[in-house]
Amino acid sequence: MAENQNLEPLKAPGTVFFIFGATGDLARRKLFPAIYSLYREGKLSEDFAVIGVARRSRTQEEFREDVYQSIQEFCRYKPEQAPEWGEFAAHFEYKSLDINDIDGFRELRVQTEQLETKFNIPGNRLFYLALAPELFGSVSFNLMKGGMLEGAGWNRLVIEKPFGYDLESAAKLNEEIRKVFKEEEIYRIDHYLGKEMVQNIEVIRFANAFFEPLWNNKHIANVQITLGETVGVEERGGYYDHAGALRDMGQNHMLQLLTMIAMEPPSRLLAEDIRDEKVKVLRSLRPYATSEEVRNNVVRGQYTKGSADGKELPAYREEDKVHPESLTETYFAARVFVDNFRWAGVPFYIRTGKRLPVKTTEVVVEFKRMPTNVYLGQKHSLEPNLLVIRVNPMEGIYVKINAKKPGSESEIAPVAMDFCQSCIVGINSPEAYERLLHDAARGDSTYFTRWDEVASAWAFVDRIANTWKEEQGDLEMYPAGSWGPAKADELLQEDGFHWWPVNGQKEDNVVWLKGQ
Ligand SMILES: NC(=O)C1=CN([C@@H]2O[C@H](COP(=O)(O)OP(=O)(O)OC[C@H]3O[C@@H](n4cnc5c(N)ncnc54)[C@H](OP(=O)(O)O)[C@@H]3O)[C@@H](O)[C@H]2O)C=CC1
Ligand SMILES: O=C1O[C@H](COP(=O)(O)O)[C@@H](O)[C@H](O)[C@H]1O
Repeated sequence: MAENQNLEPLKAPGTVFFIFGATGDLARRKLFPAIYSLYREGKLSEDFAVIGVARRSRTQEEFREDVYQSIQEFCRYKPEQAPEWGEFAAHFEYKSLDINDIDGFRELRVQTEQLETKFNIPGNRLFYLALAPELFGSVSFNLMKGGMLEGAGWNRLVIEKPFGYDLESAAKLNEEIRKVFKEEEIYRIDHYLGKEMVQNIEVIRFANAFFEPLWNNKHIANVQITLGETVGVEERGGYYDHAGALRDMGQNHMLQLLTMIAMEPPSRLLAEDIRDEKVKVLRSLRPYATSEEVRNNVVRGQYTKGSADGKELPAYREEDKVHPESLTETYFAARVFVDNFRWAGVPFYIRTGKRLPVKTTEVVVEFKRMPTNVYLGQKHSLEPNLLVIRVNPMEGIYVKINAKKPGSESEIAPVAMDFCQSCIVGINSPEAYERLLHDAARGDSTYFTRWDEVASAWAFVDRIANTWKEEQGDLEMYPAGSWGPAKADELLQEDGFHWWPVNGQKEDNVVWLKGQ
């Protein structure tokens, strides 16, 4: 049922969606709601089915009730009072199965074929592994052994992060999966690539005549990428204490954002052309050659006790399932260089942390200053122009320019021209998982990471992680609710820059012009 009859959504073809890990957190918070939103927006074929798979026992009714509750709680469309709920829920079935149990997969095959007949589905099967990565290899193998890949249509494997712990483990994992699935059948999720504004970076860059000519080291002084989180590790202390911020956010989301900013314009907007350009950026990252270079360019931190909004916050080491003497970083910042003609000499400063003062993902492109200041004697020196891309939770862009202060004789003030996409009434951006599930079902792998991207990102990150493993003395402590270690500010100060305020920290001297 299309929510807006004027839109003609690109429908996914008839597909059976298998959610392995159907009783887990990701399925509940993201995947079932994404499927329902796609249904409500008319982006699913009427000929679809969803089979939830996990070990726990569930009757079909109990499973459908779980799905209902998850959608009610987490979806942007609510099923209560929706007349089509019963019709939608009838497409859901559950199969209790341990992924090591090959007989279970044979039973799953029978159940699948029955559903394909019942809903007239042409044999397309999408296997979403919302499971611990250690299980990916076994699931792939048992899908093949159990005859699950012998349907009449296509097979696609969608896998979650983390994709490995380092390059070596990622390569091993990839090898196991590739024994069963071809690269073009594998859709590696990086949910940041499903975010509306991350995809918009491409459009802002390649559809605007006044950005692209300036998008290089002649005009850009530096780029700052911030992925700030207010949350701690929540219930994921066990996983996080093993991973840390560099692996959890750096290897994937941060480097992916950097590639979107730095890549060359592809000649065609096809998945492989875009991914080719992105991987070139990853291969151009200047590797830190020595541990001294790591120390000079990368800062790591861990949060201690602190407070935010008047609430006391515990130290990382006091969090559930975290080692009481843990040396895992909950924050890192780095100065990164992309060694190619376009970006030679331009520092990219990236930072991410848990328990920072605001939840925000933001990219600031700072342009070089004017060659000379003819307005000497002004109260404020001329500020550099900024292009700020707000990814999340605010969506939009703003451009900071210098203009005559309205009403003044000749005073110059920075003016922010603000296009706040998320402020527009009626815009209800799809969740990243909606977009990505829809793309996977339509066979569009543009916003999924290809193996060579994953491998190049690990190669870069491994050098940092290996140095950190050998030398543990540089872990900086920062109070929960603060902006992280002061050393991260020094990274920029050394180059004559500073972090620009991000969402939630407004600059006093800036005049804001709001637009839509
Ligand atoms: N939660 C999130 O927001 C995010 C999660 N991820 C990744 O997604 C994956 C899943 O995460 P999450 O949902 O949080 O994890 P959970 O621990 O909540 O869920 C794991 C799921 O796997 C099932 N499972 C475990 N072992 C088996 C088995 N042997 N056979 C069949 N099913 C099994 C569990 O069901 P049962 O116990 O019933 O068998 C459960 O449904 C992980 O790789 C995680 O890193 C990535 C990004 C965000
Ligand atoms: O992948 C992850 O991302 C989330 C942050 O995602 P966002 O969409 O809310 O910005 C992070 O909390 C988590 O640790 C990490 O695994």
